[in-house]
Amino acid sequence: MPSTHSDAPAPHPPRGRVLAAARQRFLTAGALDSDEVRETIAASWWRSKSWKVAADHVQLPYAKDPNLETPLVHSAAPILDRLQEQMSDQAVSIILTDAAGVVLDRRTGDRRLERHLDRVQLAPGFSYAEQFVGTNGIGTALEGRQATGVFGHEHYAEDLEEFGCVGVPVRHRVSGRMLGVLDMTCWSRDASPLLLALAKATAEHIERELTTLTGLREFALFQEYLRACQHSRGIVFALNNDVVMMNDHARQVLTASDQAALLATAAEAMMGSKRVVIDVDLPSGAKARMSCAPVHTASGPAGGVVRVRLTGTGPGLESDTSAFQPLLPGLAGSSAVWQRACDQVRAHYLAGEWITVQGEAGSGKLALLRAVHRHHDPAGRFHVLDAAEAVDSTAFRTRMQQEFRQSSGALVLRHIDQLPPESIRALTDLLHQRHAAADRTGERVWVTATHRPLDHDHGLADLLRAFPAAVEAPPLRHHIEDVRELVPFLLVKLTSATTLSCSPAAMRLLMRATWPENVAQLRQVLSTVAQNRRFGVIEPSDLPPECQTVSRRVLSPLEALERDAIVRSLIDAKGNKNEAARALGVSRATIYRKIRDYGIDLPR
Ligand SMILES: Nc1ncnc2c1ncn2[C@@H]1O[C@H](COP(=O)(O)OP(=O)(O)OP(=O)(O)O)[C@@H](O)[C@H]1O
Repeated sequence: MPSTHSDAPAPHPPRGRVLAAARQRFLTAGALDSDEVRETIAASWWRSKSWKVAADHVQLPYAKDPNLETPLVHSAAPILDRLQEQMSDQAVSIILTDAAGVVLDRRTGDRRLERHLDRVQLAPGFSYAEQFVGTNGIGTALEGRQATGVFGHEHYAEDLEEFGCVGVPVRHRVSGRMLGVLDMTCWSRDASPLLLALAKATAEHIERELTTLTGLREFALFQEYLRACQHSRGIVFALNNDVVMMNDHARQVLTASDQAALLATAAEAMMGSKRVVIDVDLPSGAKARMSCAPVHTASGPAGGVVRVRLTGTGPGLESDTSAFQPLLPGLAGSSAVWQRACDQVRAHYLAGEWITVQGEAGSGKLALLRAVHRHHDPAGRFHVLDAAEAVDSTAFRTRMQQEFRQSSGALVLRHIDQLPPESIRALTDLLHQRHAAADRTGERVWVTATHRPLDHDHGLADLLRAFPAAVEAPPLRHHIEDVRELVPFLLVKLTSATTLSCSPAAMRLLMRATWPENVAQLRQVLSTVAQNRRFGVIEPSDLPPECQTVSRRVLSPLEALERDAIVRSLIDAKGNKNEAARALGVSRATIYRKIRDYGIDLPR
C-alpha cells in the first residue's frame, strides 16, 4: 500500500501578522474566520482547544526508554544516517517518531536549532502528539493521517512559532498500519516546498526498507514457528506486531477468548528480549503456562514463538465440574447442556463402555465422539464406518469384519438407522461376537454408534442391546448460547485465519435462528458467507435469508438456565413431561407453558 502523502499543501510562508492576529483571537475569544487559516490548521486548533492544551508553554510527557528495538527504527537508521551526512550544513532537523508521536530519533546539523528544539522538548523520549502540544507537524500529521506542514503562527503553542515543520506518516505497506512520522523541522523563515518533497521521499524510502526487512523478519519467525511445531504436539503460536500464526491444536483446544487472552499476554512478554515463562488464568477458567521465546534477526527482533501448556481447570471445579472441564479438541461450546453431553461421553470412554449417541442431523454426534477419543488418545486409531454408504451389504459386511480384527482404538458405526435389514443382522452378530471376544482377551476397541432420533423401531432393538449406554447430543436450539463460541471457531476453521468476525447484529440473528439442521447448518451458512467475504466483519446483510427470519428471542442468562434445567429433566425423564415437571417441582401446566415459550422440541 503506497503512502498517502499526496494531499498535504506545499509549505508557504505564513502571512505572519494576519495569522498571528487570527491565532490570538482564537485563543482569547474562541473566534475563527475561515479564510484566515487553512482548514487543516483550523480543525487542529479546535481539537487542541478541546484537549485543553496550554498555548503559553510546552510541558510534555516523557518516556524514559522508548522502544528502539522496532522494525521502524531499524529500517530508518541507515536512511537517516545518509540524509544527516548530506544535510550536515543545513539548519534542518530530521526527526522520527512512533505512532504515538514519541520522538525516537533526531538528527540536527545546526547547533542553534538543536538548542531551541531542546528548549521546546522536541527531543527523544517526548511525545509531540497533538493532545499534549497542540497543532504541530508531527501530531497533526498523526491526527489527519496525512502529510502535514505547520508553519510559524499556525502552531498552537507560542513557543513553536519560530519553527516550520512538515510531518509525513510512515506506514506498513501490507497492513496499512501507521507506524510513526518522519518530520523535518527548520526555522519558519527557511521553510520551502522542497522540505515537504524531501520528507515525503524519505518516508517512502523508509517504507520500502521496512517492507524488505519485514519480509526477512517474518520469514525468520515462520522458520522458528515451524521448528517449534515439529518439536511439540501441544499448543504453539508465533506473533509479532503484524502477524499471528497458530497451530491446529491451539485453534481446537482454546476458546476464542482464551486465544485472545494468551495473545495479549504474549504480545506484552515480547516487549522484553529474554525468554519468559508466565502462568495465565484464562477466561474459560482454565489455567495455562506459556513459554515465550523471542526471535531475533541480524536487523532486530522479529517477534516470538510461544508454547502453551494447559495446567489446570481452574477454581470452582467442585461446584461446577462441567464449566471448568478443558474443552475437547475440535469442539466449541461451553453451555451446561452441551458440556453435559461431553462429560457423559467422556465418562463412558474412560469406563470402556460401548455407547450410542443419538441426536438430530448435524448436532455434532460424530464430532463429539472424535473429540473425546482424540483428547484421551491423540495418536490412537479412530475409524468411522458409515451405514449411509452401505449400499452393498456384502461389501459392508466384509469391511465390518476387517474393522473388528483391530485390537485397539475407536470405531464409530455412523447412521445405524440407515442400515438395510440384512446388514443390521450381520452387524448385530458381529458385535455380540466381538463383545464375547473382548471379555476373553481383554482387548479394548471402543465401539460406538450414532443415529438420528428413531421414529419407529427400524429393526434395531437387538443391535442397540449391544450398547449398554446411550447419550443424547442436544440440538443446537437447546444450547443456542454456544453459537457465540461456535461462530468464531468455525470461521477460523473455514478460512484458516482470524480475519473474519461477526458483528453483534449478525450474531443476534444467528442466535435467534432455530437451526433445524443444527451445527452442520450453521457451518454451512458460515461457509457460504466466507466464500463471499474472506476479511472484515460479517453484517446481517451478509447472512442468507434463512437467518433473517426472527423466530425466537435471545434468552437472558437466567432464562437460559431455566431452559437448560427443563431440557435436562426432560431428557432424564425420556421426554415424559409429567415426570420432568415432578422432578423440577413445577406444575404440569407450567412445564407445558415453558416448553412452548422456550421452543423446546425434544426428539422422541
Ligand atoms: N460443538 C461443536 N464444535 C465445533 N464443531 C462442531 C460441533 N458440533 C458439530 N460441529 C461440526 O458440525 C458439523 C456436523 O457435525 P457432525 O458430523 O458431528 O454431526 P452429526 O450429528 O454426526 O451428523 P449426522 O446428522 O450426519 O449424524 C461437523 O463439521 C462438525 O465438525
